[in-house]
Amino acid sequence: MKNGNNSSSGNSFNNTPGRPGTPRLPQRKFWLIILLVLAVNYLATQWFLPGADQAVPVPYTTFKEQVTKGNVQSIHSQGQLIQGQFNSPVSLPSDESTTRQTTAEPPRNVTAFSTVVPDFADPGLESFLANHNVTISASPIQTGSSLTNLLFGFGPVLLIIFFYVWLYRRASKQAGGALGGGMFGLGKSKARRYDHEQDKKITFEDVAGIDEAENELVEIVDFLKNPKKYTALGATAPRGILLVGAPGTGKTLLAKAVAGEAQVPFFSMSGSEFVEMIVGVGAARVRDLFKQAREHAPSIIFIDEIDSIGRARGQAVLGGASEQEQTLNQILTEMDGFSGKEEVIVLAATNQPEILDKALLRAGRFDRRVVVNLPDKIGREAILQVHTRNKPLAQDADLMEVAATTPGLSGADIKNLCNEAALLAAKRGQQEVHLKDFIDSLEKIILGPERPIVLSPADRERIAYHESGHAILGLVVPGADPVNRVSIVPRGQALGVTYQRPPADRYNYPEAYLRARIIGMLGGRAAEEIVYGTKTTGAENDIEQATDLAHNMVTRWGMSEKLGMVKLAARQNQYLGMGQRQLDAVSEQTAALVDEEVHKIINDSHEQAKQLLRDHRQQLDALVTALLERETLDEHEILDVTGLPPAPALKDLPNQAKL
Ligand SMILES: Nc1ncnc2c1ncn2[C@@H]1O[C@H](COP(=O)(O)OP(=O)(O)OP(=O)(O)O)[C@@H](O)[C@H]1O
Ligand SMILES: [Zn+2]
Repeated sequence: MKNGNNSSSGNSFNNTPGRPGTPRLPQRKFWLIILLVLAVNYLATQWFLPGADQAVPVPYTTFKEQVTKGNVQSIHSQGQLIQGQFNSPVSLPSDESTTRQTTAEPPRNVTAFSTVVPDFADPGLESFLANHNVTISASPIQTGSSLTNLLFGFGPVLLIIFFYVWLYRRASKQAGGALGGGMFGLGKSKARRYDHEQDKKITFEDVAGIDEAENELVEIVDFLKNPKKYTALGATAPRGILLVGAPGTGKTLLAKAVAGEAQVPFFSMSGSEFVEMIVGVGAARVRDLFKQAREHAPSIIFIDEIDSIGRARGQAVLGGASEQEQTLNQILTEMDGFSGKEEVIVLAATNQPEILDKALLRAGRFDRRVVVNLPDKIGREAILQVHTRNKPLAQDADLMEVAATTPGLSGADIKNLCNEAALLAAKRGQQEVHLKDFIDSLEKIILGPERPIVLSPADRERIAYHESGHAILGLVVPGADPVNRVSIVPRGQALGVTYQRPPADRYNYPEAYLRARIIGMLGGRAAEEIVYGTKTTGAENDIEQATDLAHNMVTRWGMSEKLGMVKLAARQNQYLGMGQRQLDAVSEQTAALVDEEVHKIINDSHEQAKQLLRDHRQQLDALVTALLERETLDEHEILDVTGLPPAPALKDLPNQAKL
């Protein structure tokens, strides 16, 4: 089962408007240069070794024949090679005259010839030639002027050097950076500067649904606008502000909005861009980045993904350790170097604040922390409004309704959703975006696009039972989140989906609710078991989620009577969602007890799931029949087909009765 508690998908936002022109060797130009070098090489050869090419190779025997006839005027010997002139042209059949030309050609008349003296050639060759009045000259094997030698010697080396430069540039281009000044620009920061005249100005208008974070930054904007107001009172500006939040919650957007509101230049760079393979480069880039920002003060520096360099020292990933530490040290040095009157403010973003080096968080550095939360329902509606500004919405496209259906989505996800909905509307040939377009796109965003796989009727039925199992339990277990969609269309990893969403955003989860969820999660397998009596692999994801939840109940939330309120596992990264389940250091006995308690929760829930489904077998079958026919059912259709009322809310239960 997949349900509404989705994780936000990575944001694909990529706002890199016209980077300031950086000189780069285009590929075409590079090939032109290579061609030119080759041409020069060729011409030089032609120039310094004239005739080398006109000379027609002849067999040694032919050469001796001609000498005997007295037809050889002169020869020039270089090693084994003899080049020379015949007195009168010699007609050679084409196949003999040259080894290079194989096609039948008319006989050629040859005056300039060349031949190679075999190693075993007769020692009397010299007197033989002299007897036939041949002028003999010779040159050492290494010939040509020093310039030719230079060209021959260094040509290939030059080529190789060119090749490496080209490779290097290509690599750095692929790394996403524009290296100003080639090899020597390594230490230059690749910071992108956004100027508000050039780029569409981003202001707080464009940021919605994260008001608390926004409010904390309003003060910074004021400082950048009227620094005197603060410095006159002896107040120093905050130097570093750490924006902490899940991916896609709008941290980058906020930083840009601060710059946009304050009308100051914005220098942005991602932590991972600092760290190159060459040690020392990261630090140099940091220096350069801060230098640029100081030159343009008041200004804002934004370092995205600071965790990739700010990881606690000594704990860095193998390999990049010393480079990462140097880069981090440089950032610390630069920030300490601020006099306090400098109007440069450093914003940094991370979604793993707990792994940051403590030194980064000390006073005078990133001592302020602004938490950017996932938007709540009202926030989501506001973000939807921002991103549908330029889209024609149909009457029925109730953004409040869309917001209610999208718990857990980040700002970036919502932006994506708006775009997908508009695309879908266009694909459907509509003039306006309807509610249905949003709902249908949502499924694609959460689960991935439809997968065109062909399932056998038996498999389809099994999947229908699995999903219906989840759905029926979502209807009959008190406290379960309402089921608002069931589908057996394969998408992404899932072969089917039951989508449940809480009626309101939840911040605190009663135990009964968690148990209801576990029962629902196990409903897929339970349905398969009671109908077919056999098991398949289809419940892997359900089992994983249920186990995680049960484990958390026992080890973090004190929901096991046997273990009581003892913290047994570390809190998971709240911005990245579930991590590995891991116990704190506990005794073997306790660990065994944890396992036992987790098993108990799962087994009890499993039994209840099976019992409830047996009790509602009729409704289960009805839902399966409808699903096989229609593939996807929405909330109303589900209630209609099963004739069941929505699950009672927990508050209607006496004492949150144990399920
Ligand atoms: N609160 C919001 N209001 C309006 N739009 C938002 C909001 N949050 C995110 N977006 C949209 O999503 C895009 C991506 O968000 P942004 O890059 O700022 O997220 P981020 O938190 O920096 O993500 P990451 O941690 O992945 O870098 C923004 O450009 C914006 O269009
Ligand atoms: Zn399932």
